[in-house]
Amino acid sequence: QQAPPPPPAGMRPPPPGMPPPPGFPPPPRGNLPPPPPWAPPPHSDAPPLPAVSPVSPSQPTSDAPTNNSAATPLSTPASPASPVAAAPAPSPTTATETPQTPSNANADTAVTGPDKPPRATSILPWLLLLALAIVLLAWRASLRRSQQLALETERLSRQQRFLKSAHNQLQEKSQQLKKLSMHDPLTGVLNRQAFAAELRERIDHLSRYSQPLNLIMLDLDNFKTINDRHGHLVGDAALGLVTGVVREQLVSDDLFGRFGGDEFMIACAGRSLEDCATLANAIRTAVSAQSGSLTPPIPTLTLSMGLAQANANSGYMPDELFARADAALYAAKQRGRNCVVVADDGIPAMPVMNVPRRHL
Ligand SMILES: Nc1nc2c(ncn2[C@@H]2O[C@H](COP(=O)(O)OP(=O)(O)OP(=O)(O)O)[C@@H](O)[C@H]2O)c(=O)[nH]1
Repeated sequence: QQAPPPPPAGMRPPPPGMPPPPGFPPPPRGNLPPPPPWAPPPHSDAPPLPAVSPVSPSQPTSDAPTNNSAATPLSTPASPASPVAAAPAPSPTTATETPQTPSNANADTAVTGPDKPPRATSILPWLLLLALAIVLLAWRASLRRSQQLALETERLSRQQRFLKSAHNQLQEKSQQLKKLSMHDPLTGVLNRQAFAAELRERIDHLSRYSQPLNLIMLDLDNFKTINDRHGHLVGDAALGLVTGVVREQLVSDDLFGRFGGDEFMIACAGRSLEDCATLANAIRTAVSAQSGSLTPPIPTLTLSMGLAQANANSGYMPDELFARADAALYAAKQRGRNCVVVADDGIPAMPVMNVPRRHL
């Protein structure tokens, strides 16, 4: 920085706020900030006034030249009214350094000077930075929370899919178990309990409309002999053949079940007794005709059947219907097997008396 010109000989720097005397060199503006817009324009005939020193007015300034030679020339101006005026004038060396200090002194006084506006413009950027940092932190926290929520949603979605799949599998297993519990494992037809439950429901429903329901009891003839002669596997095959033939003859609304051993039951709703007797005979004939298809062929494979009907006259009691059909079956056996007997008022009395009654 270029050294300011020395004051003329015999002249001292002006006190603060006082214009320098004519001929006094203006203080350099080297590092001084440009004057604020509100600052009055400098007089053309006087140098700009230096800023007020941060040194308190009450602070003695007599020793200022030795302690702070940089601020001395501006903060401790010699004044005739001040005791400082008695102080010796600064040496030429001090005077030479004096012009270098106003820049720092002015910078300090710009901050705390009572007659200067506050440095709002220098605080504003920091406030903006602080606000920006707060916004960034909030945004980052929000982003992190969003990511956590997305992960949680994905985890719950996976669990939901897993539970839905498990639920479907359980439902499937439940259906399989229900089917197993209702059907005969060998032939696949309804077992006795399922058939009886369904028969009771149908009888109850048909009784409201006075509609008939026919029940056929069928039994393989001399099945024990077939088993003994050909083995139980062949006997099983014979049971399968009978089951297939019956299924072919039935309509979808008919019920078919295995009572146990070599005994089966068929329930037909909405048909006359005669139609059902025709159906039973068709089944019997078909089994005889197909018995040669077994391995080995079993030409002795025949069926005996008993048929009974529940209607408005006979009443709609499942056990009584079953007993009459069973008695008719017994009568068919008594008549030489391989035949169908229809229960009527005369038939049930005798077989039921001789055969222990079985119930659905
Ligand atoms: N192969 C096989 N045999 C069975 C099964 N269930 C029962 N049986 C046999 O079926 C036979 C049934 O014989 P019964 O009904 O008592 O008499 P039947 O020999 O058929 O003589 P009738 O009925 O008087 O014509 C028995 O020998 C049982 O062991 C089965 O699931 N498979």
